[in-house]
Amino acid sequence: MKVLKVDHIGIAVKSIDAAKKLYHDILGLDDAGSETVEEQKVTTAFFPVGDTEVELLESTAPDGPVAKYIEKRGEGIQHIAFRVENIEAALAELKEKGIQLIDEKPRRGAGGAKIAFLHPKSTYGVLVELCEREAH
Ligand SMILES: C[C@@H](C(=O)O)C(=O)SCCNC(=O)CCNC(=O)[C@H](O)C(C)(C)COP(=O)(O)OP(=O)(O)OC[C@H]1O[C@@H](n2cnc3c(N)ncnc32)[C@H](O)[C@@H]1OP(=O)(O)O
Ligand SMILES: [Co+2]
Repeated sequence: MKVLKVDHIGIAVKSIDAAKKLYHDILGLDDAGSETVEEQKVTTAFFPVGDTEVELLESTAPDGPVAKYIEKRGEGIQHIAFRVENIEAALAELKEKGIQLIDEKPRRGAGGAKIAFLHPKSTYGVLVELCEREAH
């Protein structure tokens, strides 16, 4: 498998509107737009930074992964996303090598990407997202 870049860093926040005051107004990052991904129970907001992006994540439901993360650990970095060339091939290889997959098959992420998560127990305590998308 081949990791092409850090696609984005996912930061769990209670309020995207509030967090934008830092990331957009103060740090001056461009706001590349928001989207709700129902399957993940999140609203996302992307801020490009160099060759990668910050993804702010606000939960849409109290039982969603981002709400649970904030409840247990407070706001903070919830995941890191690696862009891969071929997500199906990457998942097959990781599974074969004994890495615990949360998603055996890709799901639909923000911006139409194909995404899948690896369990933090298998990845030194960091929730890892793999994603495949058209280059940008
Ligand atoms: C829209 C999309 C996109 O980019 O396009 C997104 O990003 S969606 C982004 C949001 N979606 C997701 O996160 C989907 C994948 N996430 C999940 O399936 C879940 O959040 C899990 C990662 C499996 C955690 O589930 P749950 O909260 O039930 O945790 P659990 O209590 O079973 O936790 C098992 C162990 O993992 C740890 N743990 C839980 N969440 C963690 C995280 N984000 N980073 C690092 N460690 C984490 C717990 O502390 C615990 O460790 P100890 O046992 O040592 O206490
Ligand atoms: Co993400």
